[in-house]
Amino acid sequence: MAVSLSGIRKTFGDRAAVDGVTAEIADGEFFVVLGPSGCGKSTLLRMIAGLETLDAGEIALGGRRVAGPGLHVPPEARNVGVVFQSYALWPHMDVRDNVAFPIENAGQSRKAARAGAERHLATVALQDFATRRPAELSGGQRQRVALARCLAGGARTILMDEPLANLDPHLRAVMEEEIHAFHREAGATTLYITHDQREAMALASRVAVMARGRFQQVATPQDLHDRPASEEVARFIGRAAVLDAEIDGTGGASLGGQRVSVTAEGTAPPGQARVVVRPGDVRLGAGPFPGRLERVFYRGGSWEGLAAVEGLADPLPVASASPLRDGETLALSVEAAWVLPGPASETPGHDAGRQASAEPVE
Ligand SMILES: Nc1ncnc2c1ncn2[C@@H]1O[C@H](COP(=O)(O)OP(=O)(O)OP(=O)(O)O)[C@@H](O)[C@H]1O
Repeated sequence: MAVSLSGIRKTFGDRAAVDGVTAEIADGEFFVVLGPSGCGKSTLLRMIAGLETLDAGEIALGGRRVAGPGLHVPPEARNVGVVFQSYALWPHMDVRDNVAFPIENAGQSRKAARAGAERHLATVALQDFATRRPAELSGGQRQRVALARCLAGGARTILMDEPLANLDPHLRAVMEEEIHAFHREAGATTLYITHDQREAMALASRVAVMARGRFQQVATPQDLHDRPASEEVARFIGRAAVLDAEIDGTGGASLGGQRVSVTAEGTAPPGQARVVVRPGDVRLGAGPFPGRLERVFYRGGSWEGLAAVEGLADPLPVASASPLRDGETLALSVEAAWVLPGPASETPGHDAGRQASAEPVE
């Protein structure tokens, strides 16, 4: 395992910022920690980097214990590269020397270091910018220099703390592609922290949804969306209605008096449950539910909205390739739903889920 986290905890005053996180991150994975502001993401990353001590638990990197009871390997001896929001490049050095620095520092000749730097600059497609100063680069280019410097430092594990947070939306999208390509090329295990769900879904091989210092679910982007483990995760990832239903034990459920086919982890036992309905589960134009559209907006190529249905506690999320209009009433049917694990009474209330759902995306 590239990164092993075992029950790690960090408390500031009487508040646990990280409250018992356990995870195994495989070699070469792109692992994203996604969560709202203040949930403990940066503290977690700082502990892995060695910039923060642990109150409990253990961390191993590449099979070597680096933090635990009585043990704290300093950051420079952990073989991890860290990319923060700010790029931390040396302003007086040109791009090539910024990247060559860690190689020279590791004992190689200046010539060898410069040759190595050229190679790493090619990985991030900046070979033509080698003699520029950081001040002469765009934000995205500086970010790429920071990535190249991480590679030059020989890091097998790269930690990124919201590296795109300071960039405008267009550049963010471009850099997302760059980081994706960089990961494919360099193959370094990457632990990436963000509060942006779209970014997480676009980049991750697996996502850990973090809230209140804990991992709530760790899964592929598709499983997080299609098979959320809790109401909180269902509302945090994508758009969803979370509704009461009566499971019939034969692959179906009664939802608002209508039969809907459902999927579940294993077989859902008959009885009351909470089910998740996504836009892809709702058919427009025919069906037993009259839905009054509200909050309709155009999202490049398709329309999205919410449809309030009498008798259903949550409006149904809808999407359509043809125009939708605020206030119109459409006939709807719910074609499928996902059954949340656990008895209905153990799932958090609507409000808990809504608070976490700061920026829903599809
Ligand atoms: N050095 C510190 N001293 C006291 N409290 C701290 C310290 N560092 C972090 N905290 C607290 O720990 C909690 C988690 O902070 P952390 O920075 O890890 O969150 P985050 O998820 O990275 O947030 P953001 O996305 O806003 O950066 C917060 O309540 C924060 O105020």
